Amino acid sequence: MSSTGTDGAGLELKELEAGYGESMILRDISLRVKPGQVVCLMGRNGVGKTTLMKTVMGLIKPRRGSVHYAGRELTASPPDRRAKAGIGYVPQGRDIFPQLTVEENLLLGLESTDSRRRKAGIPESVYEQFPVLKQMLQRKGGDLSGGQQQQLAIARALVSEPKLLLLDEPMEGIQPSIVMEIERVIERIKASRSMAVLLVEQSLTFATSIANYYYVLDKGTIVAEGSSSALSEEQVRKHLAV
Ligand SMILES: Nc1ncnc2c1ncn2[C@@H]1O[C@H](COP(=O)(O)OP(=O)(O)OP(=O)(O)O)[C@@H](O)[C@H]1O
Repeated sequence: MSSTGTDGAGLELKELEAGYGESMILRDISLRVKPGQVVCLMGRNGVGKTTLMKTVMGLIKPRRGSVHYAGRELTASPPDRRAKAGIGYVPQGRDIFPQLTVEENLLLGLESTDSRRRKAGIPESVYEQFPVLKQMLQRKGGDLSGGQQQQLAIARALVSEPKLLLLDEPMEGIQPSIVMEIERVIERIKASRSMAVLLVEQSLTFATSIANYYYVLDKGTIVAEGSSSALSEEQVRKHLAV
């Protein structure tokens, strides 16, 4: 199997199958995210994008196939081990704690890290990315606007300084000015070359302007992939239009 072996860098999924109970959702998924790359996962509603993100994070156990990250096999590893290996996850739907303050929400991002990082506290770089949060540290998460909650959810994942960030539809349901702010954050992450990003995003503009590479999912399998600059309107019509 040396021809399908991992080269030790980035994320590599091989022939992954996963689902819920009896229902198989993902079939034969092979995908890579190289260090420093922004990779966009596209597809219509319900095709399995969130299921794929959860499988990468270890929230769903695959029935077949493998997950490697940074040269280590993580297929059977629980989510906390994956977090320690450098994978950060921002689930769909701004999953913050509304009753906790912004600062308490951010501190939760340190829970899955080692003691050295916990002692160091919230890195200043997080506030540089999201200055609005610094002004709101004592506010309850639930009192923030939708866009601010999304920024908090991303900031919480960045607190542990992951090397791979999984973002599930971060632009969904937020106003255009905040969409631009989140796009700028992803652009800065890309420019820093210190972190890779795998994100679920439907916007063709985003996929072609920021992402390096795209995958299109349909009914649980990858039906198209390529360099983002080559993503055409025709492919979008074929695979993504409702
Ligand atoms: N917890 C669950 N138990 C059983 N089936 C589920 C569960 N979560 C999702 N599914 C099913 O798995 C399939 C894929 O769902 P998934 O959320 O991964 O799709 P998606 O591409 O992320 O869609 P969306 O863009 O709407 O979030 C759907 O048919 C969905 O009904």
